[in-house]
Amino acid sequence: MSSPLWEKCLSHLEGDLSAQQLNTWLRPLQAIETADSLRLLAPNPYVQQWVQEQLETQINQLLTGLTQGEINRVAIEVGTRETLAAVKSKAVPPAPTAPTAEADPLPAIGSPMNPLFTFDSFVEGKSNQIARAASLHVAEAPGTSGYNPLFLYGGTGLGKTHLMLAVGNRIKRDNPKARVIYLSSERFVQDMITAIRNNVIDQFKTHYRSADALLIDDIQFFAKKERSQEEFFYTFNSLLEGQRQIILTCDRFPKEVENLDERLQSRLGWGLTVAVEPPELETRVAILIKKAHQSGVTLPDDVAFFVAKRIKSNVRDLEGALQRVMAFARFTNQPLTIEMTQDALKDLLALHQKLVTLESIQKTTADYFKVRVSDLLGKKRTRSIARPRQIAMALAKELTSHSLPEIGDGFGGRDHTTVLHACRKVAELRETDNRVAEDYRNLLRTLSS
Ligand SMILES: Nc1ncnc2c1ncn2[C@@H]1O[C@H](COP(=O)(O)OP(=O)(O)OP(=O)(O)O)[C@@H](O)[C@H]1O
Repeated sequence: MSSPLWEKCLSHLEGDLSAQQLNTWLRPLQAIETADSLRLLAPNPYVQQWVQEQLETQINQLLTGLTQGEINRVAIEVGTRETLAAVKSKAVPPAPTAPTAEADPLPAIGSPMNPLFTFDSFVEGKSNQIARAASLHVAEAPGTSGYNPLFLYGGTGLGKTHLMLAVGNRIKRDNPKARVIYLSSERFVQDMITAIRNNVIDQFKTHYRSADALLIDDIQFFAKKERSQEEFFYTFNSLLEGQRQIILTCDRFPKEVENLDERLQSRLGWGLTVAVEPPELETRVAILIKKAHQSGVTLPDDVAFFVAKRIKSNVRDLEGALQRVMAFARFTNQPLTIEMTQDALKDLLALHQKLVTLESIQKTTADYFKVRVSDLLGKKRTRSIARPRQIAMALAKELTSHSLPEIGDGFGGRDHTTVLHACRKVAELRETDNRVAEDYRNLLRTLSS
């Protein structure tokens, strides 16, 4: 029993979706069509949620158009024709249209994975090279690559989720039957609480422990959730023992997550822990050009450089700025030039420039290293003062548009060669000394947020 109306909708949707999306999300749906309704039955809440979030509005519009308004809403439910028939034959009321948190004793099963987060859409640069290579390696041999768990950490908006989902999407592409579960640690905690409340903790355990790959975002939210950590710890062990892949993201290094169980911390160290750093200028430019291209826009190099030089905080902010520039150009019907970009980003640029001044860098660095600003500007050469001073100068070079002589002036009238030396020294130490790399990253994050 097929639905001609749904077949027509599908042929319209086909043009907008990749073959993989069609196979993953739409082909498993069963359609039930009557004179005045269309119901789509999803095999599980995961597919239901994805279709509702990504396509419901579009399907409703298609239906309205195809039926001249006779049908204008689709119902997306969980179930199969067989289960519906069974329900009917027993003359019990039909299943509710969607399992609500109250009615459904089983916790939800992960969040939909954004299908656009792939390796192809990820721009590689020095800041993310190792993280990308490790992720690719894991995607090609999940569970057996030796990088298990893979722990990606770094500041907000730098592409950790993108990389993690690139792995998840690749695993699903190569093996559509693989059970890849993706969710945030907050969601894990909530699901666990729901499971305990509804007395289905065993199903909860079985569910997570049967994953081929478990991807958990933002594990810093596990802090202080002792019971959840314990449950996660057992899930974690059971998956590792079964050679299933685990990928975790976090906004900081595992040892810096306060109140994270020590056993868990030490297990995290069994795999590979890699940082995703803020992208350098060239990568920011490449990201802008690629994202614009994905939207069908050719971004001139000078405009890309103009934006990338000014928005340094993170990729999410960079994307936000690009969206604004493209929308401004479209609505005002202007070509993409630097003048137009300046106009489109006026308030945003003012905000970014205001945030990072030599003074704010000096104050933040002094606070971080527990020294005085006057020490950073003064003549003392002891290591405990000289190193923070060098780091502050390197940050000033990276985060402001001041020249080397201007930075030297701002640091107690130093020569520009001293600033240059500081920048080189810090760049070298960031490669060889984890502590310095970590300090620099933390400061960059604080100053850019
Ligand atoms: N190297 C990159 N190439 C292309 N897009 C990128 C890159 N890095 C980040 N992005 C994009 O930036 C946005 C933010 O990335 P993402 O959500 O992965 O950040 P995150 O590090 O997980 O941040 P948070 O910790 O706040 O969740 C996404 O749209 C992502 O596609």
